[in-house]
Amino acid sequence: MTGNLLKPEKKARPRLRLDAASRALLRRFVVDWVWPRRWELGWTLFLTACLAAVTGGYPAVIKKSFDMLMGNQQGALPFVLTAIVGITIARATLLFAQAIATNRFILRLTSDMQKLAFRHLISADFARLSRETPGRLMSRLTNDIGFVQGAMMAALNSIFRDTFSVIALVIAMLYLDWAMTLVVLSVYPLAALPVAAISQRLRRVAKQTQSGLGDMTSLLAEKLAGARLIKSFQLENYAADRLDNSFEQIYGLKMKSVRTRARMDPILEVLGGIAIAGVVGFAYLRISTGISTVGDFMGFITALLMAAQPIRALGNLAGRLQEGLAAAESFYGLIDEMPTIGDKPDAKRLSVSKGQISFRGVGFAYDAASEERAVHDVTLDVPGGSTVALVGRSGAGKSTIINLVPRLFDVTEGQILIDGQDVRDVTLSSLRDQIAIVSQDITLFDDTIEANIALGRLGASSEDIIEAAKAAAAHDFIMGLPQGYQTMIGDRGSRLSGGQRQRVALARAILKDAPILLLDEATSALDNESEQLVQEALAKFTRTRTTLVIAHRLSTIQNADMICVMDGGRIVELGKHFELIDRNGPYARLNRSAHGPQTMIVN
Ligand SMILES: Nc1ncnc2c1ncn2[C@@H]1O[C@H](COP(=O)(O)OP(=O)(O)OP(=O)(O)O)[C@@H](O)[C@H]1O
Repeated sequence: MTGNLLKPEKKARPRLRLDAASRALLRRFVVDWVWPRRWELGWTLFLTACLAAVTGGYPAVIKKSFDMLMGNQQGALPFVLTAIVGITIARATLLFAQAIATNRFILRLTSDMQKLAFRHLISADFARLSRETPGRLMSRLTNDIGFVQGAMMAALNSIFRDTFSVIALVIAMLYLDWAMTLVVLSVYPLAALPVAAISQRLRRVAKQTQSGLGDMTSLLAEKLAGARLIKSFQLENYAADRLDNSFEQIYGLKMKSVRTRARMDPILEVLGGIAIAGVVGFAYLRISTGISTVGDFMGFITALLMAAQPIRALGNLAGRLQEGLAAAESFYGLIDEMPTIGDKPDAKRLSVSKGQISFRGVGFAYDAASEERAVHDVTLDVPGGSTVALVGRSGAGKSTIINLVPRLFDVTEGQILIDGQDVRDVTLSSLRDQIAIVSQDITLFDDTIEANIALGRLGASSEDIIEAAKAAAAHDFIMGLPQGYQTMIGDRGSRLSGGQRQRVALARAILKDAPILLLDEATSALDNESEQLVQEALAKFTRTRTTLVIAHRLSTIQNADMICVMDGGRIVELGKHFELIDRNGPYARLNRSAHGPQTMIVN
């Protein structure tokens, strides 16, 4: 898609008509989003038409007023004043109602787009979500949809309000003086070509700006989230410089768009001036020869001046539309991406009896196109109810193995079976229902401790939450906090210590009460005393569950029913602690390199 986006548009003669792809995009947008809200749109258009009709009546009232006043008609003044005030009040009321109706229509529509885009995005593959930074994705849901909003606002105001107003005013002008109207109408079509050229350029700038805004949001989110690093390494200037560059780039792009768009106004202004000069000269001739009255002329000029603003807005519309189309393209790019990890048409629910996990010749590459495998030919049976510890140096492939079980990624080769069922043949929801995972990077939300634990099983009772916290040796520290379970823990749990965060995450996994438990260094941040408490609690909990645990503490590893030693993505040794020590192989070497009595450093 980007290839197409970036391809310089060929230097064809600028046309006001949209190209085929843009027309298809526009049609799709109308069918998906505008058509379902057609009644709201109808109401908005009705108000718009009323507004245009009243606007068109304005010059007629002015003409009538002047004619009556110039003709010294009896009682003219009260009529004139009442008519002017009346039409002004009607216009003001309609302006208000039309603005509310238009905005409600557009804001509802775009917030529905945001809801759909977010639902789609959050259901996308983990690999897809990790491919783009959260900031960039945020930008697509906020900035890009903001452009669609702007374009729709311009389109509704211009296509309908301004077009209706212009039509009504032209009718009024034709009624007042058709010959003079033809003089005016002959001037404006001259604007078509420059307006088309400018709007095409704006589409290109809009794409660059939207991409630049994504980069900027991404950088901003990353740098603000990295506040701890930035403070401790004194990287304030580095971060500010990176953002300065990005702000400058956005400034440059926005100015480019402003400059391009600003070219439209002088063109339309000059044409307006020519039209008015033509009208004044023409009117002089007609009034002096008695064909027209001063009233006709004043009414005509009022209509012309009133038409200037909507005509200008129509001129600018092409550019706004192009910006909106660029954003709509990005929106559809997002929601058209289909997840590759999903349910097969005949997928059944996973039925867990013993909870045995079997890896059969499993290979996995993060980059499907590359030969490089993070995991090679892994064959391993984790009997139901047992605990298997994965150990090995950093980068050995342990986390990858764990992530393959709940299908965060799909295996590239081989298969993973749970009680004999290939994880790819069962429904994703039933698979993930049966698995509780505590990963290396603990995710906590800025909410209460209770709410964070409850994410394990939405709707769990307070008693169950407390039970789970006790099982994760978290209850005591939680009760020591000022508001206990109701304590707000800050962004990503920033008000808790590393060990406390791990225990909250463990409590969440325990609350899920799933038959399969995957622990990726779940207790690495605990002090020895807490670790022992957690181990005791976990020992009870894991007795009836199949547990795959990545650990680097000797105590955790020793408790496992089996130890699986990995190196370079392969299993290099398998056995119990003392067997492996006796074998004097890779495990024994890892163990010898351990520092201190408690910790076996394998990372
Ligand atoms: N998202 C990713 N994209 C590309 N390569 C990755 C990704 N995650 C991990 N890898 C690579 O896969 C290999 C195995 O990584 P993995 O995280 O499974 O190792 P690990 O044994 O869990 O290491 P650690 O103990 O340090 O967490 C490494 O070479 C790593 O660089």
